[in-house]
Amino acid sequence: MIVCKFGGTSVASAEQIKKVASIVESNPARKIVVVSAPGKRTPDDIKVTDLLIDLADAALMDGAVTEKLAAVMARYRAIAEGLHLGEEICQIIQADLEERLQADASNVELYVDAIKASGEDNNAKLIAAYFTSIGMPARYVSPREGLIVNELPERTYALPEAYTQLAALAKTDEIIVFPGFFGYSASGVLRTFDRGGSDITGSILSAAVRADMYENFTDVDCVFSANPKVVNCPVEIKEITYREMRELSYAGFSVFHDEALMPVFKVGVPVNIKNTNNPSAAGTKIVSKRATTGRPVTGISADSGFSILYVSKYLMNREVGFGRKLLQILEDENISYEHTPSGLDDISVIMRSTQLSDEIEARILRRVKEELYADDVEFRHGFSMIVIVGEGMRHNTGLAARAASAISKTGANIEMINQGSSEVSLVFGVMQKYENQILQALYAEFFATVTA
Ligand SMILES: Nc1ncnc2c1ncn2[C@@H]1O[C@H](COP(=O)(O)OP(=O)(O)O)[C@@H](O)[C@H]1O
Ligand SMILES: N[C@@H](CC(=O)OP(=O)(O)O)C(=O)O
Repeated sequence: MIVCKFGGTSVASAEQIKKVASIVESNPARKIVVVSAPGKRTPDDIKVTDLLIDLADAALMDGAVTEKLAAVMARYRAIAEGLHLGEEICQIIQADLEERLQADASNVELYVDAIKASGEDNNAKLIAAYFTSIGMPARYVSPREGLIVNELPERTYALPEAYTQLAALAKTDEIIVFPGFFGYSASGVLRTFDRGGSDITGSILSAAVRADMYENFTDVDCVFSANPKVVNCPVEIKEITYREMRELSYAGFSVFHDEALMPVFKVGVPVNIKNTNNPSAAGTKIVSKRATTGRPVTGISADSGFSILYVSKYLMNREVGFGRKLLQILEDENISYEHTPSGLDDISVIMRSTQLSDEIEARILRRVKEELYADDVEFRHGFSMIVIVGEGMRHNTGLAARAASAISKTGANIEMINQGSSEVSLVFGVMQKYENQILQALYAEFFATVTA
């Protein structure tokens, strides 16, 4: 059995959904189809998920939702008309949205989640109706039927019992169309995953039914060794390990969500990233072990939006528990961190800037000074992380020096270097404004002179 997930661009219009149907029909093993909400039809289009977030915000602010609701409905109506589905499905979707808008809004996060999730939920109903209408018997299955997630306040993840319950979907004659991006807690509360989280749903289902393959359909032929929007014609990656992909998708390889790797990795289901617009291309396989390519570096990614908390204190290295107390202060603010490079008398904690605000920063700075008696403490903002990844890096000396030299030629200062203990990645912290230049320079250093 194959579980296939179609991303927002693959289900953005009637034309795209027709391609999805012919891909599913062409292989009878494709029995479970996970769908996103309609995404962008052109680069400057707006994803339905973003329209829905706007709609929820309007409902919470002043209740003036008419225009925003019409914008969402226009997207579904255009799709339904293009697929000759008639008015009934539009009425179902409109009624569903109105019901969600009327729901209790005392918990804002859950209220917004329910409206956001309607994007995938209604699209799954529509696509199941379309498949059936063209002679491909299909059934919409709600995440209520087993995708059990944790309760608030932690971020959303699937509970172990979800895998047991969803395993039952393996026995199906019809094609199952399952909405991505959300699940229900044991108490019946709808919760969404992070943005891009339909990849996670596909991975959970693939692991639950022990699929032979998890196919993730998107709008590029494969995963490239660098973001194709920044590097001109980057090398195509034919095979990549779970570990390499995890490191790359953490920082910038937006083609596959980093949280989507663990469920399939645990049970060894291979992933194939493929293109809805060119399904005969082989795509990229994510596997446990891959053949060597003769090249130490598999990919280079970059992501912006990082802040650094810099703390210095003389003799910090002799003070038992300093690191723990510092991280406890961050935990009290519900902040996760990415890296903690340190010296004898100083430590830097690198985190995503979206978790910070002026008040949070002020509280942290005050506590670090008053409770840890730090000599110096400050926040620095506007950093990017550049990540060089490759299973072959372990056996390759001088790689860090080559990377550092390539970066220095751009004029950028390296603010932080971190080599993961697994030695498959090397991370450089740099000022955000140099990000693209550095990515291009590193690509030239490690790929431009070598053929695939
Ligand atoms: N290294 C990379 N290889 C391929 N695509 C990448 C890479 N880095 C970023 N991308 C971007 O990821 C996009 C696909 O991911 P996404 O927008 O989530 O698609 P979908 O709508 O299918 O979920 C591509 O259009 C491409 O611009
Ligand atoms: N629609 C959601 C979930 C998702 O996975 O979408 P996409 O497949 O378009 O990345 C989002 O925009 O975040």
